[in-house]
Amino acid sequence: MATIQWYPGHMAKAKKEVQENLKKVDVVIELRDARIPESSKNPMLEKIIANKPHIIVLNKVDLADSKQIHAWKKHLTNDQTTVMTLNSKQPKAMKTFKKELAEYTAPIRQKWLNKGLKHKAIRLMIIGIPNVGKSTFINQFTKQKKAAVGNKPGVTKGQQWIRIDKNFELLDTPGILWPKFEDKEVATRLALTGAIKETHFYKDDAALYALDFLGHYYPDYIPNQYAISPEEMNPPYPELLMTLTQKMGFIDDYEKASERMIKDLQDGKLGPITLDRVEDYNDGAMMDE
Ligand SMILES: Nc1nc2c(ncn2[C@@H]2O[C@H](COP(=O)(O)OP(=O)(O)OP(=O)(O)O)[C@@H](O)[C@H]2O)c(=O)[nH]1
Repeated sequence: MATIQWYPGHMAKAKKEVQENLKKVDVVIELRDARIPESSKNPMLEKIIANKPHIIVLNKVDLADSKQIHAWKKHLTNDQTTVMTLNSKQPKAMKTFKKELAEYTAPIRQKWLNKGLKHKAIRLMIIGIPNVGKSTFINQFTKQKKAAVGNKPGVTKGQQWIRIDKNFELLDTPGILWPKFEDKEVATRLALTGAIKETHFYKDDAALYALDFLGHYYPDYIPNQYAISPEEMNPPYPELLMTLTQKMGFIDDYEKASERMIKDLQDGKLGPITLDRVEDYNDGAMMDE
């Protein structure tokens, strides 16, 4: 669980570090949580990336709703941005990702060759909000390729380029940026996916939000997991939370029940979930299949 506290000074420093590193890379790989493709973005990253080739990786795809993932992929793709999906924990998925990356970067390499430049590795960096899976990604991506290229001039002290193969080098330190947590709904979705620590306030608030959300989009998840009848999966949700609290054996400790439910949701035990609904960001229409 991420414990980063974002203060204005800290945010300015993080932004500056990312901007410095961006100057040294050819392609930016931004990790987002596939369950919250909008809420897990940094509000100003697109601006600071400027015209760099940008790959959005919807990570933790194993925990998200596949129909929504498909639609989000289309929604986020544009001339400068390509979208890929990944389960960073799965070696096979990483292999496929590497193939897609090689295809995506082939035109960049070709452009260099056409200009008469000699072959060099494409430099990559990972960026993302806390807990989105940056370390897991880097570990899996660089598996058995731990040989660092060594400190090179211009790289922040302590950072190294890791040579993946003759075509790619990756900055070993990811860029960490903040999400748009001042928006209450975004903050709740971040808490429900484990991107920010749920405070005391968030626990029951987030649990009630989750019940309302699940009742609307995935009405069988709660009845299946906690053995209540489908008819009980209805508002008022504070009452439902009390029923669940008793079912879980917590008597009247609804905070404990909230915590359990949030953990089960975060771990994917309830089923695959997408909290950011593409139709809400897309003039109300679900995109074509
Ligand atoms: N199910 C699933 N879990 C993942 C995936 N990628 C990462 N995780 C889990 O997500 C949690 C956070 O992963 P990290 O790699 O530590 O995330 P990070 O972005 O480096 O986190 P910070 O250091 O807080 O910035 C861990 O429990 C990982 O096991 C994925 O694709 N699927």
